Amino acid sequence: MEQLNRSLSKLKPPSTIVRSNSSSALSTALAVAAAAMNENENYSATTFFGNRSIGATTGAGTGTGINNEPKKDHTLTLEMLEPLPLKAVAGVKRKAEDDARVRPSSAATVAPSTRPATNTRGTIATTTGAARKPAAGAQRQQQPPQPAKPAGRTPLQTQTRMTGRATPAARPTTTARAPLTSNKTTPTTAAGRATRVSATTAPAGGRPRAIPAAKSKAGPPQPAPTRATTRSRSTTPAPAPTTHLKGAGKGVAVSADIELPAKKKRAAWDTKGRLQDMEELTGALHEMLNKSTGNITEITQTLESNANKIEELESFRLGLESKVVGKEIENNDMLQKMSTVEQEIFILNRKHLDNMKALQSQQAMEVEQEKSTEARLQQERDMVESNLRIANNHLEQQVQESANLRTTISTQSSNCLAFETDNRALKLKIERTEDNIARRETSIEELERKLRDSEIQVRKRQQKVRDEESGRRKLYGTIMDLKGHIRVFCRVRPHGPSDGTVTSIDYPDLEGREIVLTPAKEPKYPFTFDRVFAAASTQGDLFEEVSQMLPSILSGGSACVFAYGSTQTGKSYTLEGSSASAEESMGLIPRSILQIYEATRAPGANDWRYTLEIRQVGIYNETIYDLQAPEGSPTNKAHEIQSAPGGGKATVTGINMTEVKSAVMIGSLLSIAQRRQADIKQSLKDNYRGGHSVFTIRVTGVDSGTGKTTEGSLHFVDLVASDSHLEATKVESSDSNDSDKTLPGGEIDQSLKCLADVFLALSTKDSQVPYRGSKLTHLLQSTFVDSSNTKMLFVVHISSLSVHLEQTLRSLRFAAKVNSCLLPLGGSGSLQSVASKSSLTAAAIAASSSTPSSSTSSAASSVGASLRRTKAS
Ligand SMILES: Nc1ncnc2c1ncn2[C@@H]1O[C@H](COP(=O)(O)OP(=O)(O)OP(=O)(O)O)[C@@H](O)[C@H]1O
Repeated sequence: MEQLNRSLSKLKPPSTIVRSNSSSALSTALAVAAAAMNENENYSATTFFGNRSIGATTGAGTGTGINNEPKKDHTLTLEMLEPLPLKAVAGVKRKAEDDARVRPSSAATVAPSTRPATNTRGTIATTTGAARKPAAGAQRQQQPPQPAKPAGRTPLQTQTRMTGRATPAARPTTTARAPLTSNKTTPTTAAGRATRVSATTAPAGGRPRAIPAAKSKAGPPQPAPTRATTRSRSTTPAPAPTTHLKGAGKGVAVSADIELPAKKKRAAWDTKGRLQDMEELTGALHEMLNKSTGNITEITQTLESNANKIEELESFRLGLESKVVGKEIENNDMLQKMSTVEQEIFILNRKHLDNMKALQSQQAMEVEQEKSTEARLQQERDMVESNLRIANNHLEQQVQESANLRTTISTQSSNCLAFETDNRALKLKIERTEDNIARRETSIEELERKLRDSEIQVRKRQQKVRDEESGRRKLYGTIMDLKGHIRVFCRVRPHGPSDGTVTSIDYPDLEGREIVLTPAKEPKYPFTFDRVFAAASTQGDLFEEVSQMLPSILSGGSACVFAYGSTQTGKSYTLEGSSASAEESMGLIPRSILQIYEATRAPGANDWRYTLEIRQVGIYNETIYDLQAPEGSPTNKAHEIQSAPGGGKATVTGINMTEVKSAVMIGSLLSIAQRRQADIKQSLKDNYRGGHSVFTIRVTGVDSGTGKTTEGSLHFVDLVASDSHLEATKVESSDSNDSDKTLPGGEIDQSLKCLADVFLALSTKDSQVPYRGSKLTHLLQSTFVDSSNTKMLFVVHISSLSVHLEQTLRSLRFAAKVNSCLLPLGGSGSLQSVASKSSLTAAAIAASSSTPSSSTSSAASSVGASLRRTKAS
């Protein structure tokens, strides 16, 4: 069914043929065609069974349809392919008739007046029988069919369905075929076809003439608009003479208008009457026959002329059909082209979509770029606006300045006049001044000449000063040698009033070598040293003495500075300085390093290249610690001293020298040592008894020209007098009031005693110098061994507080003993005799070191002083 609908909807050529063996399909086709007639199309549908037309439906639309568009004509031919049962045929026929009845577009609803005058076929087709008749005939159609008996007449038993067409008659159409209308058993031809009767316009009284089926099968197109072709299948023989044949309108009118007189029925015995009636009837029949013969003749002529026309029309129709075929071929070509074009359109659409996608993505990218460009432009615009604002501000400022300048200019213009007046006066002055200058230039030249003479004299005097300085240095060296290789200084720590009672200290001599302690209610304690630094002395004052030793370090000599004293007397302050960054508080160590560092990098160093290295070790409980070890290193690492054979320079295992590459390293090196000392103190806890530290600076020089090398070293030794020693001294002093018996206790005091023994052994030229008596003397052995090339400075630090008096006296006495020692000069035996004259023995030193009496102390001092005097002489 759907396929059928598609066929109908697709196939819109004027002629459509549907072949099927299904009666319902054909019925549906008729229904579809009927529905289409309501629209803009006209359909004429004919159903064939074999060669038989079994039903026809005609849609005869008006000239215009929906939207006043002209209706298109279609002809639908339905053919039953298989033999159709008679019942089915009847069903198809009834369906077609029903459709025709129900369809409002049937000819009955279309007034003939609305049709073009040329179109009479539709009218004929839809009003078969009735339409051919005048109005009376139409009325008769609405009445039930009249039985033939009462009227004595039988209407022509032909039912014809004509094809109604809205097109001009010249348009080719299929021939309408008369359906099988008779349900009576009628004789048929041998081929089963009824005789086709073509009723056409005929003069009144004409009778229908049977024409050959072959001629009427293909109904020719009706060129004349008023012509109507009726093909009917005659199912009955010729009608009885009483039959009325009437055409409709201008159509066929076959009629025999002969009325038989009504006679009263005669009695059976009235034979004569009855015979008379028979004769009258015969005469009437003859008359009718004659008239009918004339009519037949006319009809025959008319049929013949119509047959000729039909033949012409047939040929015309064949021509049109060939055109139709040609048009169909063209149509198929066009359809093929259309499908090709549709494919191309599809491909183009796809390409168009691809292009659109590409364009959209490109457009999106361009939009993104536009956005970024816009953002950048916005930024630039903001920047430009800010610049503009700044420029405006500047402009306003400049406008303001300009106004100010104008004011200034006007002010200065008035001033200018005054200046010009002054200027003239000044010019006069200048002229006078120039005269003066000329005179003065003359005198300047004279002065310059005198100056040059003076400079020559100054240079001569400077040379003389340098010569004298050189001589002074030589003398100083000689004095240093004469002074001995060990000098003893005393430094007094300053105290404020809040620190406590201070012992009165006097410095009686002008040379600054004597110090006298005067405690309350006690005798005076005078001491003499190489130099005494009062409480008001500065770090710079002390460094003056040290700095004189440094040149010998660069040339390969050695020096050792001992800072001795009880706790809190300022040893660290002297050696390292205070934590304050003030330059004047810098200690001897940083000052020495700085000076050596600068000296080794001075341009005058010529070909000598120096390396400056340091090492700092601590000696606690006769154990050596690396005070420059990195932070976090174990504090219990064992280090041993290894001396080169013959008392060479000692090295400490596991401790390397650190090269000083810049002056700024010095501060950090010292702070590292301080932290390290605190760590060691914490790790030793109760076993901590104080300790000594030795800071060594090694200066290695290489003469790149000669390859000669030197190695000098400078040691700074922080010697601590232990508090236990002080406490022991106190106790023993209180018990026995004889502090001479008090000896230094513990390892610290042992090392101090050992140091004193070394000094004594050296001064007495004892062959057995107890270097290995302590780690300290062992470490400094090379310094003592090469005493001829070594300078020593022993600085005793004391506190002026009364509470520290005893310890102060003890320290002063120990320093006095050291001061009394004379280290032997290399190659010089001059002091040997002096030393022996001193009659100092180790026992004497030990005894004197613990003797607090002022007489002993002053004796020791006087011995030292006499020795120095001896040296000086
Ligand atoms: N000449 C001085 N001028 C100013 N302040 C000083 C002087 N000498 C010492 N001091 C101050 O005295 C305090 C103790 O000095 P320092 O620590 O040097 O003593 P110490 O002998 O090294 O002590 P310890 O043996 O316990 O280490 C420090 O605060 C230091 O600044």
